[in-house]
Amino acid sequence: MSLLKSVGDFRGLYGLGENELNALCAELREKILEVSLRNGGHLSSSLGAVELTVALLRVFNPDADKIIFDVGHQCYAYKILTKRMDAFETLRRKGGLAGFPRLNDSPYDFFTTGHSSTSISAAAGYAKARDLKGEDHEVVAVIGDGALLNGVSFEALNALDDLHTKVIIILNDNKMSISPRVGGMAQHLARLAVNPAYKKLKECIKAQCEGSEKGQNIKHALSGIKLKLKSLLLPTNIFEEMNISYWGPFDGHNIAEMEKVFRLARDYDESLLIHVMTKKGKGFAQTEKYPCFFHGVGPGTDIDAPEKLSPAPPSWSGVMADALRALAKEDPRVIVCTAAMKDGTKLGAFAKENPARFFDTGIAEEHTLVYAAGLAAAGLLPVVCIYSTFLQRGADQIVHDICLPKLPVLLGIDRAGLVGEDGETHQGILDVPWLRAVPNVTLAAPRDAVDLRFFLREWKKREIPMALRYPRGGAPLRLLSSSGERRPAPWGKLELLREGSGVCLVGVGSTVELMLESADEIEKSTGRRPTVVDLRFIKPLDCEGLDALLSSHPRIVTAEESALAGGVGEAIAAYAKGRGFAARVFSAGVPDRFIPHASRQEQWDECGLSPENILRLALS
Ligand SMILES: Cc1ncc(C[n+]2csc(CCOP(=O)(O)OP(=O)(O)O)c2C)c(N)n1
Ligand SMILES: CC(=O)[C@@H](O)[C@H](O)COP(=O)(O)O
Ligand SMILES: [Mg+2]
Repeated sequence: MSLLKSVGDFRGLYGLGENELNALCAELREKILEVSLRNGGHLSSSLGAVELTVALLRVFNPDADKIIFDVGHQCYAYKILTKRMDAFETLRRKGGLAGFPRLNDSPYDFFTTGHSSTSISAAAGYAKARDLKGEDHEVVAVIGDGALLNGVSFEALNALDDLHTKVIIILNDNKMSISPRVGGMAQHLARLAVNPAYKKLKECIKAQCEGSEKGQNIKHALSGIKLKLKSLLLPTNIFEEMNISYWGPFDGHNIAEMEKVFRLARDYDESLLIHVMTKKGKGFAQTEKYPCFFHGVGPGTDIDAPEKLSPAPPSWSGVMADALRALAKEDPRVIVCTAAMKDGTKLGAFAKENPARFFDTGIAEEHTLVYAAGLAAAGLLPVVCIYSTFLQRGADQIVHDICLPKLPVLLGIDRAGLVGEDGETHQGILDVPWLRAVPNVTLAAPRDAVDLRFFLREWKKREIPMALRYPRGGAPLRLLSSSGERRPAPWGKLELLREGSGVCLVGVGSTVELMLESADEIEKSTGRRPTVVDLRFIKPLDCEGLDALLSSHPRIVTAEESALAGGVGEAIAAYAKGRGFAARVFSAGVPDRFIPHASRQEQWDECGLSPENILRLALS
């Protein structure tokens, strides 16, 4: 039997010696690698956090203590060791174990995560609740260096002093976000990691660990050490300045060292931050060499074929990135920004070609959008490529800083729609409903690369606030109209793709292809040819075009890769009613619930984005 099997869960860790622990970590890594390559998953971060997780689970007891992982993309060893070893085989599959922590999944998941930088606030909430309820347990936030450098984290750090509670923050520093981390705070962390005075402090804490006995006044001992270290010119430390004790840096792959420090932290009576250094992708040559590629992989990934070695298919992100490269060549005012998603948005080549006109701002969605607004106010033409789900963080900036003053910022809303295995936290299905309510924004969705390029060029000419939404996955290069030609239809207009009668199928963006396919099915089964339309503009709607459709078709069927509530179907139905048309509108799209992890195709089927359902809506 494997050591992992015989250990079972975290309770089995207590009796293990150093060699056994090392062997166990190797087995955990093999399991994480095998399942992540097969099912897809967040590999590099989970590989880097194996020893950290084992040390945490040997010191803290998740039956009482609360451990909160930030983002939650590094928690695979934790899932395995908290009674989910068999379920781990089903990771990210429909009906299987979620990729991120979920409050409803397990009593050992203490927070639902996926978006970054929530762990310190959540831990502060848990800690205050503990104090108010008179309970006695530890609260630990495990946060990466990328996630720490976000404003939400700093709001939480700022609050800790006033809360007079105790949170243990473990900073898991691998010097990486998805791509290399950025910014001045990142430099500060790097300086702390190498500063001799902090090395000295670390040695003192380790010595204290050796001699410490429960009940000893550790705070007093450490303040003595720090006083002595002042003479060594302890550099400014932002955490210490905020009254959060800083301990570190420690080796995040040395279980014995971490255990001692964590035990000392248990006995400490104030909030503190323990800085541990880890290697992203630790354990395998390929994952260590290509930590960005193996950050998150799709199902069936070959470990020997990282991105650099295998040609990527043309994705929507890639098509957008190429179009931006062309646009930037035409006009020096074009600037491109991304909030820590350079790889996902395929902006690497743009960044190389235009280093002075490209900004990776780190996980800082709010800042990025206001920064773009500033660039626009100063006369430039910024494009922000951002995932729909992360755009939610910047709703106010879009309303207040971009749309109210009508600044010419283009939002490239990537992953707009169902995203597959990342599940509920990452679905990009709310941008249409809330953007529809924002005045001054033009919201469009290209069905193919031709329209995407057309929308970009027109935005540059018109200099307006605009959002373009495109989904995860491959982009059709040319999706033809009935004439067989592919010249973009006029700005602001919907496009008639097939002329028919009775039923009009309205698609937008990724659902146009579905509507063309559905039209074939309808024609096959009824002999009647439906009309097919590409809506193109979600806001403002093409009223003239809609009037023509609504007056000539008794039944309209819409399909959108977006929430039905507040979506395109509702907009057309409301428009038809308001204008007194008798046409009835039937809609397919994402129902009013969070859609869990599954393949994107399974999620499309679950939401009725299938020819069978369109046929049903057309004929019912
Ligand atoms: C608000 C938000 N923006 C972006 C992301 C995408 N994202 C997930 S993990 C990650 C990098 C986090 O870096 P770090 O915290 O250092 O963890 P590491 O991946 O290095 O283990 C990013 C940008 C996210 N999950 N949430
Ligand atoms: C954890 C996280 O938020 C990202 O890593 C996300 O999983 C990226 O998804 P894509 O694979 O769509 O880039
Ligand atoms: Mg990191």
